[in-house]
Amino acid sequence: MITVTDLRKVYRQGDRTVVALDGVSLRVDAGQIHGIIGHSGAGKSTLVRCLTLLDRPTSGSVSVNNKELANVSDSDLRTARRRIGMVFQHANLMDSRTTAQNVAFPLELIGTPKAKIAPKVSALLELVGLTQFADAYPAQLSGGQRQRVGIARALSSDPDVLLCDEPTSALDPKTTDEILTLIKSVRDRLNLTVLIITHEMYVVKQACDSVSLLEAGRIVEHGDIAKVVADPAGRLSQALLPMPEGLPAGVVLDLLYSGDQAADPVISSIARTFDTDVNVLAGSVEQLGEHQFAHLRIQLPEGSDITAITNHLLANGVAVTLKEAK
Ligand SMILES: Nc1ncnc2c1ncn2[C@@H]1O[C@H](COP(=O)(O)OP(=O)(O)OP(=O)(O)O)[C@@H](O)[C@H]1O
Repeated sequence: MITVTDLRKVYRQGDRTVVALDGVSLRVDAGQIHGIIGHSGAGKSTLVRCLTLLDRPTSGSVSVNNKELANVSDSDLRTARRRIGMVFQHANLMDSRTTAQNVAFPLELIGTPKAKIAPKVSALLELVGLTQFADAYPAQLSGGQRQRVGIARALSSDPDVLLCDEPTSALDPKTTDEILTLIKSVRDRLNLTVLIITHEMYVVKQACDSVSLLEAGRIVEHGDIAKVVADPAGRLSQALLPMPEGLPAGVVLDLLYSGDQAADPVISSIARTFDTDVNVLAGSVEQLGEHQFAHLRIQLPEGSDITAITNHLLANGVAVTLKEAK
């Protein structure tokens, strides 16, 4: 479990101050994958640096399994850092070391006896599916394989938390899926708490149980995927289940529904109950985590009884937004 409480980081540049983190709080339980999504300049890198203790927060606290990290003394920093394993955008491997030697490096640094390093490294390479590449050098590996080495190396110190900073931003779509699948599988096998910092909504869709939207150093929306998606006015919901820009004339409604209702014939129910035509303009059905969501944009004839139709849909668990052309 990782708990971040009221984290602030203020940089001073001459007489100018930059508030990079403005009271960030979050809690991620063991076994959960939490996405932190934000645009450039939102404070993602600063958050990573404060969580990994590369930078001291101005105030606030970070704890892993109820052990405070942010205020440890300099002499205890190295031990404290081991509780959070770090995966980078570019795996940052040492070119002169083989796969096995890269994974062994953090263990060597902390003085692990040689006899213990070899079995540990081979178990980690098996975990990430790289056993047959143990003796390969980074230049002989694909981007995805290098990222697998990076994940194995991050796990070598038996961390409680895996902090992944843009882990797939440099990868193609297929390799992105493979790395996200790997992160989910190591989470399952090791019951890790995982934080993924990303600017890609796709990563949140594919891998995360919960998400926070970081903007100008603040978390402006957060929650389980099912909760944030269910709020059609929310920015995360709109980004996770986007609708096309621009609206045609007429009565246009966006419908959002989840779970069991996703299989229900919502459209035919409107057509039957109100004896009306329903034109489907756009829509998607997505599996997000354990839940299925449908987002539909429909057009109804001019003069339709919007209030009655909306009430009918709401009574059936469908969130309705009346869209008006701007
Ligand atoms: N060392 C620093 N000194 C002064 N200001 C800084 C420093 N590091 C970051 N900032 C400022 O803090 C804010 C957040 O920056 P940060 O790099 O954390 O954002 P980010 O979300 O990681 O962006 P990107 O995705 O582009 O890396 C920005 O306004 C940035 O200019």
